[in-house]
Amino acid sequence: MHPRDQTIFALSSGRPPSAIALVRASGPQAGNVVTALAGRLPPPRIATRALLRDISQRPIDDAVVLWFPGPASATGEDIVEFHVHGGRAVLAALFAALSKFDNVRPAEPGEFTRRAFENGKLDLTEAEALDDLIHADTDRQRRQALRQLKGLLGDKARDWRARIIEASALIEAGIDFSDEGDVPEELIAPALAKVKALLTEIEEVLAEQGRSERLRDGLVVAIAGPPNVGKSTLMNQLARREVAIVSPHAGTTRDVIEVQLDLEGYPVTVIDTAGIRETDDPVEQEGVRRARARAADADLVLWLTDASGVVREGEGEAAAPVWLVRNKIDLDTTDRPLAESSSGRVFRISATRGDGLSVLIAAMVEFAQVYFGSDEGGLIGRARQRKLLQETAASLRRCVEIVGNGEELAAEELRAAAYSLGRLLGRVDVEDILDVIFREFCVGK
Ligand SMILES: Nc1nc2c(ncn2[C@@H]2O[C@H](COP(=O)(O)OP(=O)(O)OP(=O)(O)O)[C@@H](O)[C@H]2O)c(=O)[nH]1
Ligand SMILES: [K+]
Ligand SMILES: [Mg+2]
Repeated sequence: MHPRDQTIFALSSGRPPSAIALVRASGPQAGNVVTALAGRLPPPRIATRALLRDISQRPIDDAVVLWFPGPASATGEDIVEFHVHGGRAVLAALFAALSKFDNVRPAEPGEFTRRAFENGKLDLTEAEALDDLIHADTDRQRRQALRQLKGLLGDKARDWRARIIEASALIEAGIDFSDEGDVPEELIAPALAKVKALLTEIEEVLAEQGRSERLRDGLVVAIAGPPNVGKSTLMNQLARREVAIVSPHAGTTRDVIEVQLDLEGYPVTVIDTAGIRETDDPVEQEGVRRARARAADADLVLWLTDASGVVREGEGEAAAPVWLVRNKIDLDTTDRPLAESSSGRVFRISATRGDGLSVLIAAMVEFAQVYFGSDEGGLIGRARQRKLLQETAASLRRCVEIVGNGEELAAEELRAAAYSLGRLLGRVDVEDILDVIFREFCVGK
């Protein structure tokens, strides 16, 4: 039996114990399962109270049951939902009862969504959006995922793909008509016009609002600098809790410490690192190595020094912008000028007293605004989608160049463009790519 013909079940709500837990089963056996456990098949789509019993008629729990016959269900298959009390023993008993049925087994991560996808309930961009919505931590991530879930990109891609196929039909017809590869102009001209219009639309989506897919991963800000300048103190201030150990001993932080912040809806990961210096201590050396590596990967580096410290510009060795942050201004008796760096920005703060922190945080929010691009807009949710759209545009561009002197090649480019869009939608993708995408999902989704 193909794994797809088996009935799958999983806990679809959060970690037990909880007040209520939702267990779903999807597949051809769902109806038999609910009939056996609840004693009857509930009316479709109506919440029905039932005492669930196992095969030996021992009660499992007093539950609410929902029956969604396919194909008008989330997966397109028969689905039953059990709303039970969210205790570990209740769930264990229910799972044990479910496993007793033939061809009923626990679901793999993402398997419900994969079935929905395979039954045409959503395209791949929507499946990805669903996963993003589940994992959204901030409000902006949620709104972006919801926009994607509406299928806006998928709708566009389907429309583009249909138009590419129309254009290639014109060119192919021309190839069939012509004797010496001399395709009549009245076929080429409309095909070319179609392709050019398409190309413009795709380029517009690619150019839109910078990089909306960045919202998924968030902005990485590394706090780096020499030992003991107050990096961990600043980290704790930004996190508003004691995530990192602070001490007067240089070389306190060894590992890279991360916190996730919601900065006005923008997802930001702040990283505290070991103070960068030459050292003989092998553990500290490793900390320094990690600190440099993380700072090099960051999208923004806050290079901390204490107020008296010498500025060593370019220490960040990052491609990302480096902001110089002078800490411990409470100890600074001299009146230093604000702008001490020829490049980048300079901040003066006291991480312990809190001076200057609001200015620094406001600047980070501003940076995030630019980094993520303006709010409502971007259709592209993932790097995968951007890459395939870029490939589509590249094929169309080559087609425009070739058409008129090499119709066979032009038609080939159109086929490639349609293929890239097909992959975007998950229509022509190979199984292993689907495996990778759906494996990232949670169990029960
Ligand atoms: N006066 C004053 N002391 C500070 C300030 N910020 C941090 N300190 C002190 O500086 C010392 C070092 O602070 P940490 O936050 O551990 O510094 P660090 O850069 O993380 O140090 P390492 O992890 O060892 O590299 C501690 O004693 C802090 O209390 C500040 O703004 N003013
Ligand atoms: K320290
Ligand atoms: Mg530290």
